[in-house]
Amino acid sequence: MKNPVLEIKNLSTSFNIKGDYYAAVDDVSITVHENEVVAIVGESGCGKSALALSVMGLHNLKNTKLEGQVNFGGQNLLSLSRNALNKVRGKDIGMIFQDPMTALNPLATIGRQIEEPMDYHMKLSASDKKKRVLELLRRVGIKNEQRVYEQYPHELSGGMRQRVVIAIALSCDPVLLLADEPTTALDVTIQAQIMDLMKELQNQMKTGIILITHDLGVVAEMADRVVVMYAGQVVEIADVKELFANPLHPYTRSLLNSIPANMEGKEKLHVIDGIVPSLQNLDRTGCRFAPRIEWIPAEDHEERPEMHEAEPNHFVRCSCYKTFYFPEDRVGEREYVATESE
Ligand SMILES: Nc1ncnc2c1ncn2[C@@H]1O[C@H](COP(=O)(O)OP(=O)(O)OP(=O)(O)O)[C@@H](O)[C@H]1O
Repeated sequence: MKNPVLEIKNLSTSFNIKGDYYAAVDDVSITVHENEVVAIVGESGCGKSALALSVMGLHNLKNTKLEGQVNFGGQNLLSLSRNALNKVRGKDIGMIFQDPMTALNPLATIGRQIEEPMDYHMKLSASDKKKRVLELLRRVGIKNEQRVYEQYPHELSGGMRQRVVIAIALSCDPVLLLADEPTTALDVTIQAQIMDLMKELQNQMKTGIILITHDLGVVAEMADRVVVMYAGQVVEIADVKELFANPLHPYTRSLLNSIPANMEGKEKLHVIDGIVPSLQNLDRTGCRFAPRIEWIPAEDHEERPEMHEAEPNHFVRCSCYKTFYFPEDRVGEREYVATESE
C-alpha cells in the first residue's frame, strides 16, 4: 500500500445555529494516499464542502466547532495556529474551487497571482519566479503564456481561468490537491478538457487528490476510490470499479440508478423520493437514510449504524443494505438527484 498523505480521523464539523451546535460533518474518517484520487460524492447539502473547508482550516471558528484529527505531514492541522496553517495551505496542499472567477483577484494580473504563493512559500529570484510561472502556464495547457502572464482574469474565458487556478494550486509543488467541484461552473466541452488536464497532471505529479463532486461521470473517469456521503456521514467507501459494479448502500444504489446511461440493458429506472434533511432536522441516532426508504422494516436498520467491511476494502454503513430492494411502485420517473446535476 502506498503512503498516506492525509488522514482524516473521526472529523466532526458543527455549526452554531441559534445557540445549538449541529454536525454538518459527522465522525468522518478518510485516508488519501500518494498518487491516489479519492472522490467524495453526494447530493447538495450532504457536507462535502464543509468537509473540504475543515481540512483547509477555512471555517469561521466563531460559530464552528471542529473535533477529530486532520493529519498531514506529521501534524494535526486542526491544532495548528493560523500562521502555521498558512505555511501548509497553498504550499503542500493546493486548492481548486468551483468558480474560477471568484477564486481569482480581478485587479491583479495572472502572472502576479501565480507568483503570490511562491513569494510566500519559496525563495526565488524575480527571473526564476517568472520562468516558473511561464512553465506552469504551459503545463496547464496555456500556449500563449507570455501574453496571459500580463492579462487580467476578465480577459480570459472560463476554461482558461480554471487552468490558471490549477496553475496557482500547483505553483509550490503540493503533495495534496483539494478540488471542490472543479468543473461545475464550466460548460460541458470545457469540463471535459479540464478533467483531462487534471488527469494528465495527476499522472505526472503523483499527488494525492481529494475530488469533491456530485457528477458520477467525473468520478468514473478520475477516481481511484470513492467516498459516498449522506447527511454528513460516510455511508460507503470502495474502489471505483467495485463501487460502480457492486454498490451496496441504498443511497449509493439510488444515486447510480438515477443515471439513465447506467440503465442500459436494464429495464427500469428506480427512484427514491425526498431530499437531504436540513441540519436541524437530522436524526441524531439511527440510520439517516431510513426516512427515505420507509418500506424497509425498522429492524433491518441498526440502532447505531456502523461501517461494515462487506467485501474486502468495501465498507458500508448500517445493516439495511443487506435486505434493501427497490419496490415496484418506485419505478418510473426520474426526479431524484437529477436536479443538481442538470
Ligand atoms: N456556515 C454554516 N452555518 C450553518 N450551516 C451550514 C454552514 N455551512 C454549511 N451549512 C449546512 O451544512 C450542511 C452541509 O453543507 P455543505 O455546503 O457542506 O454541503 P455540500 O454537500 O457541499 O453541498 P453543495 O454541493 O451544495 O455545496 C447543509 O445543511 C448546509 O446548509
